[in-house]
Amino acid sequence: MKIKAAAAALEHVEDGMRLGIGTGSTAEEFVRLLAEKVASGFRIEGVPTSERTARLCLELGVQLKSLDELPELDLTIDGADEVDGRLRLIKGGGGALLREKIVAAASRRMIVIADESKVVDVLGAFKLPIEVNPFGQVATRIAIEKVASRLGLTGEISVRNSGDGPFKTDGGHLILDASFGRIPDADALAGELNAIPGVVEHGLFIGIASLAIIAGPEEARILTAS
Ligand SMILES: O=C[C@H](O)[C@H](O)[C@H](O)COP(=O)(O)O
Repeated sequence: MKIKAAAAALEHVEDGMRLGIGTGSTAEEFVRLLAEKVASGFRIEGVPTSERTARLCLELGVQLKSLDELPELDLTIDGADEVDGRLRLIKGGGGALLREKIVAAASRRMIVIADESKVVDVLGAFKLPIEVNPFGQVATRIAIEKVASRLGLTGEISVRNSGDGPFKTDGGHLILDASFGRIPDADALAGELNAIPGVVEHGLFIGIASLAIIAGPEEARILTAS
């Protein structure tokens, strides 16, 4: 299903485009298909959303530029952990949310690629990743808990671990995973999280995606914001 969504997204990529390239297992299927096309003469200028994606692109011969070299992009293709009917997303399961959001925001369009399991009525079953500065992380977590409680959200907020210690993002930050279960007012939560000083970024992508390609066992369908 991931390959199917990736293949459908590739049809939106035109020769010569400046392309943001997402992170995660679905985005990696896209990179593989893109690399085959590039090998046969298709030209794109790619900006990766993580070191992990950059490594795969370089391994497969997809040439990259930095976002500073190409600060305005035509299109970003990326996966998601959850997608709702208004094309609001939870992202950051792989810890790449900060660069993903910066790259998507610098793009004229963002296309999400995902399988049916990612589509939800209400965001929040997937733990919301919140990227925080290591400095004062306990104070930041307490501030997040207060915001959550004001919005009627409960559930554990824990530091993500990578096996041999806290997980570090490409930017050297920590991830707090918030198990809210349901986030009835994702817009309000996003606004409140943005206002907490130690929060670097959060995994709620609101008003960023233009289209989602959702692959099921039979075919891929298109989701637009409703
Ligand atoms: O940080 C990671 C990204 O936001 C991914 O795009 C997201 O976690 C989806 O990944 P996957 O396609 O592996 O489910």
